[in-house]
Amino acid sequence: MASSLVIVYHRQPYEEHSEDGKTVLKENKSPNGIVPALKGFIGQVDRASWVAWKKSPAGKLPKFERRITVNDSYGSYEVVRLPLTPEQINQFYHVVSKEALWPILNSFPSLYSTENCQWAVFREVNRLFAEAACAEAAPGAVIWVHDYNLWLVPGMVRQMRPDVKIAFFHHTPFPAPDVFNILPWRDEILASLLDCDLVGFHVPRYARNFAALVQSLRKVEHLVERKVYPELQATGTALSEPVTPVSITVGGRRVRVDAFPIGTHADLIRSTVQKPDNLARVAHIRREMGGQTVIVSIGRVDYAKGTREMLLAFERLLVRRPELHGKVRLLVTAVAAADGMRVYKRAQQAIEQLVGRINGHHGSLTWTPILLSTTPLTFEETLSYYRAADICWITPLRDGLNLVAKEFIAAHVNESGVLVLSEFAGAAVELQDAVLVNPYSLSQMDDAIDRALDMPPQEQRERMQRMDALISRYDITHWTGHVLELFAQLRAE
Ligand SMILES: Nc1ncnc2c1ncn2[C@@H]1O[C@H](COP(=O)(O)OP(=O)(O)O[C@H]2O[C@H](CO)[C@@H](O)[C@H](O)[C@H]2O)[C@@H](O)[C@H]1O
Ligand SMILES: O=P(O)(O)OC[C@H](O)CO
Repeated sequence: MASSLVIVYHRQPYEEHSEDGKTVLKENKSPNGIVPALKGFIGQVDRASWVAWKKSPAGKLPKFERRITVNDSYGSYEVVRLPLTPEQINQFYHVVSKEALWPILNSFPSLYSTENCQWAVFREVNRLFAEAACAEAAPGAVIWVHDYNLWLVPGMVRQMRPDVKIAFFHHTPFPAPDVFNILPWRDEILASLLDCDLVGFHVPRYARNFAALVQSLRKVEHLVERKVYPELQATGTALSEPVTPVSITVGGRRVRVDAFPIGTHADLIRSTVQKPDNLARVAHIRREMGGQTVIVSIGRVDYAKGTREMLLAFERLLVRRPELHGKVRLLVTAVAAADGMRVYKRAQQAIEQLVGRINGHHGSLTWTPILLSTTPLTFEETLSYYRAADICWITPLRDGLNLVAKEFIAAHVNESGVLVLSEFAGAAVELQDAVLVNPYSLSQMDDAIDRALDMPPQEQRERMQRMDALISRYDITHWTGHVLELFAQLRAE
């Protein structure tokens, strides 16, 4: 099919399972924010296709279905699957992406390792994605590449298809040059990104870090910047920026740069959480909690998500305020990451041990302070826990944006509730009415959870209303419109 828009993201929108001899599509076991965002986007666009990988033990199996059509609540779209062997997946994703690139993106250089990396395999897999994207693209199409796993695709596509427009979106933070330049492959990655027509980020800080990287490695002829829109200024917080780059010209070639945070499905969340079944589940959860203050923290296992630091702060709370024993409960999800990554196994073990220690030390036969789930909830269950909670405690050490924060606000439908949010999550530059906190500071984390627990209901409602208005205005539909407008400008050039 010749698509006018080809989305290239390494994960498929759904996982395939075989049930009674039939193939059924299910949500990804390791949930992430990119998949719902791209489903929300692709469902609103005509003639779009999604290129992803699918494991295929020995290259292409005879019955390997390369192309499927997905019809879901978002719309109907084509998914083209690239057959990758387990060895390719391991190197491309588990090793190079997660052991080398992920720690650098999130500014954890002490966790960075290239010990097991085979960059040639990473490059080979990127080439397979580039070839599949070019085969999908109609003349003059837009090929929109997502996330760092596919950093080399733009440069390869530029060689293969000079007629197409190439856009890239970073769902992660983008680090300062002195961290990014640790990567031995920095020049190859940057050369590929400079072959894009548009490079996008969630917030201005990451766009400025990218511009600073270009200036550190290349001779920049023009750098055009503009003032940051008031909604994203957030002066005085860790990620605030007064200006953001609009374009960078290197070697006579101009690359547009954009900083525009993804929105959530605010209307879908509000309507779903208010369905009778979900309201009944919310009532059941509240009954189970027996009038205790409920704190929820939703996420997956990742050292960048700061779950360990949040649990330690909760432990200090129970020591500092013994009057809360039996009166507060922390519900945590830390969904096991995809198999095959040692660093994530260790992170999960640390979380499980910490929960065991805190429950063992502070709990009793009638009260368990922390409930932990390491398996994914359904979308409806997630929304019900957001709504049943009094506080949502989301304090990653680094996070490109964090859609959980926006989902919590949408699920509360303008009622009371408190969002405690890390200043180092991109969403913090939007959600100024959250209780913003520096998760690297123990005392600030302690003060933040105390403020959340002691916040008067009227102040809670006022803050939630302002944040609800913001996430409703800047939702996934708004983001889709913004991106499509940028693509229209690219096509007109
Ligand atoms: N236990 C559970 N059961 C079911 N669903 C669960 C779950 N725990 C989390 N989820 C879901 O997974 C998604 C998590 O999205 P986030 O944006 O918070 O982080 P993630 O790192 O996956 O996303 C990446 O992409 C997004 C979008 O660009 C960026 O916000 C982020 O910084 C970047 O790392 C949410 O939609 C949430 O509902
Ligand atoms: O490990 P993945 O592929 O689920 O992605 C993790 C983050 O969402 C990347 O931004």
